[in-house]
Amino acid sequence: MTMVVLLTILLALLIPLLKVVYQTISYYYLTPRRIKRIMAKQGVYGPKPRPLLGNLKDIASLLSKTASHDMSSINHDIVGRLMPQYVVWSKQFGKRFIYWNGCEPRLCLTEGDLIKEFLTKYNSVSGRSWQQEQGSKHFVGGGLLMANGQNWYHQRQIVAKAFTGDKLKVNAGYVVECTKQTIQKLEKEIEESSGQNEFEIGEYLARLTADIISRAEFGWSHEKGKRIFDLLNLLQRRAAQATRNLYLPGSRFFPSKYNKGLKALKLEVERLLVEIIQSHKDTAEIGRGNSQGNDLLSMLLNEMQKIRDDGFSLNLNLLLDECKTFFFAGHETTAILLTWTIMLLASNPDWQDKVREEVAGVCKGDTPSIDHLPKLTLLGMVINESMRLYPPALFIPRMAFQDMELGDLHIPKGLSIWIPNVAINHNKEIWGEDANEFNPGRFATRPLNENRYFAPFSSGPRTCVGQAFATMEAKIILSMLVSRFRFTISKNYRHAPVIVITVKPKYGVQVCLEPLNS
Ligand code: HEM
Repeated sequence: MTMVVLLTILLALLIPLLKVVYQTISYYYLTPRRIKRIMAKQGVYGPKPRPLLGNLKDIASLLSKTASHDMSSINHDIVGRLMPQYVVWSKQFGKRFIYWNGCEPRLCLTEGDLIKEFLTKYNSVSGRSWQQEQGSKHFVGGGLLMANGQNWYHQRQIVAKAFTGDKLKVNAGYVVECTKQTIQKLEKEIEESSGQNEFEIGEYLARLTADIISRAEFGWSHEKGKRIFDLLNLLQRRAAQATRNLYLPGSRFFPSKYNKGLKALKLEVERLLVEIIQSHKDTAEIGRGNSQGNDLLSMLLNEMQKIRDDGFSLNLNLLLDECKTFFFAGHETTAILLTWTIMLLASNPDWQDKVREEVAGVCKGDTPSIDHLPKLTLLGMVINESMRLYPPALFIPRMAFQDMELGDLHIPKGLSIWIPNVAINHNKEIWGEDANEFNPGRFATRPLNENRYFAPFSSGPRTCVGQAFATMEAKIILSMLVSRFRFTISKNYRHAPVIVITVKPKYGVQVCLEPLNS
């Protein structure tokens, strides 16, 4: 009898253990081998992966050669610098190739028709991979950016309400207000520094977009959210570094100093967020909030109280993840877009003048409003050209959760599809011989040629939820800035784009500002 009990206990312990062992072997060995075989049968090959590391070392070694020095001039031919592996492998294996991020196989896909089909038709059966989820677990957790399946569907429905047309109108007011403050700050600094008019403009734009998202979506003043903003930036960098170790089985469980530090930082951010959320609730209760329950945070708080019959519930952890997600996604990308656009306008004075003239003609000296924006077509073209040359989202990554047919390709479950925006946007076959030059005029003709895939905000149901917000914000900020200052690129500017999640100027963008008479 005792023997039977002992055996039962042993089995009960052994079965979950065996399951974990099988899953680990399957993840690190069996699935990659199966996918490699299936893709090879279809003529899709790639560089030879090393055990566990895949091609990570090859990528690091190529990057260390191309991205460690400055570019000799302001030259937009950046694909070889930022994605040397793409240049080497696409030459060697053709436009479709497969490479290995640790044990995760990734198919590099650049064909516009297949990308559109994949993002539209297969949205519900693709999503974030395990590696991506683990990499951002401590950063944005299960927020919308990283959610999958039914959770993604529910979360998207909830937050989409914060980005409708009427909300955009209210938010445009915050954008104008915050931009005025930044302009005043810049003017004051020029005045007080007796002629010193050089600024690293990226820093000001990052503060500005953080201020806007804080006020518009969370009802905080930037000062209140400033500590969170700084901690989140640090958390983002640490989480990106931690992702590099994920190829080691179980590395995320090691009680290393590094992992402990990451968790402590996450807890600190969340403690501050809880404080701010509580004060938002208190203000709402006594009816003193200026958002009047219309911002994203109010919507999320309302949702938490609802009992839903579809089984989905928004708990405090998810609320915190959603706050981190929107704080990050809602300012970083826009700040980067604005920074590169100012660099491009400062080094192309003819386009800067054209945009300034257009803004003067459309706004007639008034601050820009939402009704002016569709008329700012040249500015729209400049913004598109900036996102083409320096796409804030470098890649669109998605994993196939089931087998699927994509054009002539059979995509097996477990294969990640990587859409390299930056390589597509600089491809001469698509954009012509001047693909690496700044020429906003190329966006004047509509519709874009059929095979030109250009989707800086992605496409399909999982397209950027903040696209209209970001476009409105960028147009207002740029039109206000060009109306108040003339920009020239400083001799101290060093052109050195690097990848730190997005494409960033390594040393910032130094420009000289000449105030214009209003
Ligand atoms: C120039 C500015 C922006 C660019 C270029 C941009 C680009 C993108 C892209 C390409 C995606 C899809 C990512 C993927 O599928 O892997 C995305 C998703 C997302 N973006 Fe943006 N974005 C910008 C601004 C914003 C703003 C201002 C917000 C919020 C206020 C925002 C919130 C989000 C969120 C939450 C997602 C995830 C959507 C989902 O998975 O359903 N983004 N963005």
